[in-house]
Amino acid sequence: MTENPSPPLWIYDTTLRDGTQREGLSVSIEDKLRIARRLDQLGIPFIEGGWPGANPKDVQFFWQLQEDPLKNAEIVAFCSTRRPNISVANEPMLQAILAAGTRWVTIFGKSWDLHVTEGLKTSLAENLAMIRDTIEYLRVSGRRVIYDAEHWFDGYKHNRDYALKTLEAAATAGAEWLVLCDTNGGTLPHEISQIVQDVVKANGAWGMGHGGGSALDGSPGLKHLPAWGMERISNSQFPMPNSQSPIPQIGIHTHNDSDTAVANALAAVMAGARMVQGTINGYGERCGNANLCSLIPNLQLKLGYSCIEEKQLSQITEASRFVSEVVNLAPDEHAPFVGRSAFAHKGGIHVSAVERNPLTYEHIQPEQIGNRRRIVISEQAGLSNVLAKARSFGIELDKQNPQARQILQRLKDLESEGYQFEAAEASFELLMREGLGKRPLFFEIKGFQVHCDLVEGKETTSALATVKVTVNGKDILEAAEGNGPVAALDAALRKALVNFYPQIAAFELTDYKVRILNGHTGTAAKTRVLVESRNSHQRWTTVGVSTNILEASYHAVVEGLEYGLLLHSKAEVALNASS
Ligand SMILES: CC(=O)SCCNC(=O)CCNC(=O)[C@H](O)C(C)(C)COP(=O)(O)OP(=O)(O)OC[C@H]1O[C@@H](n2cnc3c(N)ncnc32)[C@H](O)[C@@H]1OP(=O)(O)O
Ligand SMILES: CC(=O)C(=O)O
Repeated sequence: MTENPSPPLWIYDTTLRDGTQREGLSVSIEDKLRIARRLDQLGIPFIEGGWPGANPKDVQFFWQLQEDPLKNAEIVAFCSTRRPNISVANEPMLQAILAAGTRWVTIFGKSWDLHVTEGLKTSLAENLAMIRDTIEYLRVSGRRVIYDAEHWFDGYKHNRDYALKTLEAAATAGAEWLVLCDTNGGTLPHEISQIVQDVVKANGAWGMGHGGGSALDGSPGLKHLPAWGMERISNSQFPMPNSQSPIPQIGIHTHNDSDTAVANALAAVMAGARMVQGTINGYGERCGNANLCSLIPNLQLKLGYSCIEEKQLSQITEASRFVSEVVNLAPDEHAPFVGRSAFAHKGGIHVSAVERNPLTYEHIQPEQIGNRRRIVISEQAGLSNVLAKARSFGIELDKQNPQARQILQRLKDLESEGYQFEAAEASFELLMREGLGKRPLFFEIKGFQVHCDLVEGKETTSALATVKVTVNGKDILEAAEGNGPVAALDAALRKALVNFYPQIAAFELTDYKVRILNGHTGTAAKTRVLVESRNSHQRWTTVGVSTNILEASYHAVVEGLEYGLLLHSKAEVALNASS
């Protein structure tokens, strides 16, 4: 953390616009509203909501926010400049962006001469006029303007002078922010750094935006604006650091095609950019945009910028998971900062050191961003992993206790046979309790049989399982049917046990995963089965391994029921202790 905080930095979220350009991501209006309100709570100052006029959903989204606005954030509508050879007044897209009723609008325009002549099929002069006319029109209409310079870095590399003219056109027309976009995501951090520094210098030299005139093309700038337009602009309450300044500020918008979007945005900030655009979880066109869940912690915790409040920063992990839930994409478990594994320690050497001082293997404190440290148990473990896990299970275990090393050895032996405990911590707790003589005996299985019926021509297979179980010295024989052998076995076991343990009625088998471990040995291959179970408030996973898939499933299912009973008895003990 730096001693003297740097100047303010503005975060601009484009999850609802560029984020939705990701293949496979689609959101309803309700989803967009939920995300916008969550980002508002997170303290993001600018939230780009979409492109009104591009589709009915985005039009309605802005209407709904007019009815029930966000609490703090500025919702921003996005659009392109007017098309070539058409007047701003006749451009329906600009009428739509005005109808969105936002105080701020973002306009993107072309910086790269190739795009002007090949993409837009127009002249370089007309492109400058498109940028200028559009921004002036929006300013006259009372809007504050952010200008996104599309393909800025590629344009700059091919024709620096022309690229700078496009920015100057935007600045002199009244844009308050000039956002440099690495649209194709091909630029590397050292280039970003040099180019942003050059623009910051050129921007200072122009010094004529917001009512000045253009030295390059002699446009009148905003001096001719009607008084009502200027009044609405200056009445805006949004506390922009540069709202009274004649010089627009620089922003950055990066894409992740070179896997450097976050690094590029950081390089731009260090070179003078004061607005950072990105998306939650890095969603975006092709390989995505700069990930705000990494950028904000880096900017705030390492570079000392104040982007959102500390309390809000501690909610960023939850916000990341909320957004992935709403857009229906599985969260990236290995995402930096907010991923489930971001602070998971597996290697014994790491765990041993982290237990002594977390700084040894953690770059920040996970709690600062609302994540948490996890110790993973596997064949890579050392004694420290076992002790840490024991603590998390509520078991006192001392390093000097020879049973601790025996448990570690048993863990390593079983993993070499194909078990995997990192995903099945419930089975590991049972194994540890076994080693310590603390595994309660809820029931004993004396035997089981499963019979499957596959009738030619019939669509479904039916299965019948019988189990013999002893509980408290009493033998029970039960049978149950299911649409497969594992379901039938699970049902028969529950039937046998539920009279003794009514809590079993609330257990549910929620997931069943099978992995063939050494497939090249054909039917002699081992099978690993992971079973996920849950009760009304917890989930747990158990594992079974065997050359017989049914036997592997049986072990995992039985341990699933046993662990559920263990959780219940632990909860009862805790309740009795507190009352
Ligand atoms: C870098 C970015 O991410 S920019 C945002 C990109 N996002 C999107 O494209 C999503 C929303 N887009 C859409 O819904 C549609 O593309 C629309 C409604 C905008 C346009 O649809 P259409 O009129 O059918 O045009 P189409 O999509 O085929 O082509 C884009 C048009 O925009 C023009 N255009 C592209 N950039 C600009 C610009 N900066 N200023 C003005 N016009 C532009 C193209 O030249 C082309 O015009 P043409 O059809 O007259 O040749
Ligand atoms: C504007 C934008 O999204 C881009 O240039 O990437």
